[in-house]
Amino acid sequence: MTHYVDSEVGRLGTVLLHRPGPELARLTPRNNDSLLFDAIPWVGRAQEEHDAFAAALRERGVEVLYLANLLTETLAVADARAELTEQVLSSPRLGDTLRARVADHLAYLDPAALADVLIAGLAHEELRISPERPGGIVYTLMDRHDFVIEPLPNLLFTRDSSLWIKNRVGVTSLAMRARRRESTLTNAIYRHHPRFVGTEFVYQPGLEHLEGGDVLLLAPGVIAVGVGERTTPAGAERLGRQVFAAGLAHTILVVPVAQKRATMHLDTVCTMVDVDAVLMYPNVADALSAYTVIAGADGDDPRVDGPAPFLRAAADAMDIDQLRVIDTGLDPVTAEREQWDDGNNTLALAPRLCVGYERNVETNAQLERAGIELIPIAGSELGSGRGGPRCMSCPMVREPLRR
Ligand SMILES: NC(=[NH2+])NCCC[C@H](N)C(=O)O
Repeated sequence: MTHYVDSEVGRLGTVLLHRPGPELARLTPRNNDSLLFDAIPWVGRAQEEHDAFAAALRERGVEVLYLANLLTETLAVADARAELTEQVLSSPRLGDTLRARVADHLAYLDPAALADVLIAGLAHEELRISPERPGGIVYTLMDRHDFVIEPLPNLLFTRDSSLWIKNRVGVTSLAMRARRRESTLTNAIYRHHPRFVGTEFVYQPGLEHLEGGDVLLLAPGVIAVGVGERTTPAGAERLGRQVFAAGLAHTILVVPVAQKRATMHLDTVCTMVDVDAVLMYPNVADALSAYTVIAGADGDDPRVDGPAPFLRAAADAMDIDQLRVIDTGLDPVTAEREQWDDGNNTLALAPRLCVGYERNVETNAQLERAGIELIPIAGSELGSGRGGPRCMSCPMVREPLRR
């Protein structure tokens, strides 16, 4: 099985999604901010929206893999099960007594049930504590709203916890506490699931912070990396070194993005819709700059040039005259509203064909005027975590772009 991705727009063959489930039902007005959601989603409707998204992809011949299925299959491998169990038990929050109770609880779960717990977490009242097997001081002092194992409601955004560059997978190192454990799951899947045997890695968790939403494969050999709230300059540098060493790219564009919720990742302000066109948030388009990092010869340090305007630096690195820009929305206020609702965050299925949220009416009209076909999907509930079709997908196979 060959997984291969060298662009944002080559015809999509296989994609990793996560159908949201009980982990979304953990969100309450008490914890939604720390769990990185702006509202409390209606779980059933979010699932319907997500199913429609997956159906739209399948209808166009895309193979859809679900993270929970891969995880369940991975947990059938003894080493993977031991490793993932060990990882949740190692949390210093637990202490020895509670750790022993949780270990007992997990030991009896079959792979599917264990996958559920690793994704949806374990609530205080779900752990059966009896007088013979007490939970100790930690369990006693826990608030009944606390989680024994924290849920992962942002797993929905599969873009961020792993990424593919050509034939290598990168398991990322997520910045926010609420998301760190996500990459333990993707790491186990790629290391132990039979489908991925022999796959080489271009990034590993535990390295400098890097999230997939910040990584844009502008063209074969040219990668843009946003640095801001989620990916650090050190993460961008590390990715650069690793892709250069593996011969996966010759140029990295490091693009500073404002450290704000609305622009947490580069893909919240810019996504590609054609081999030479981006959909971009006009309120930042002209201000966005890039540093060009070019691979050194024979292990020399990479060369850093810039800053230069992002669009110029990108076109130069891609060796094209210019990168065409399609604006999000028309006037600044509509643009701001539609950027917030992930109008920028389209997923390309092929050059000039992409999926976007239907609610971003002006942006979608702009795309159509520019000759880009948009497949609209509903996202009233899915969008409450601030992520669109690109965030909710991790492409594993795209047809290579010929240059
Ligand atoms: N690639 C993206 N833009 N992902 C969006 C992730 C949204 C998620 N709630 C977070 O804050 O992390």
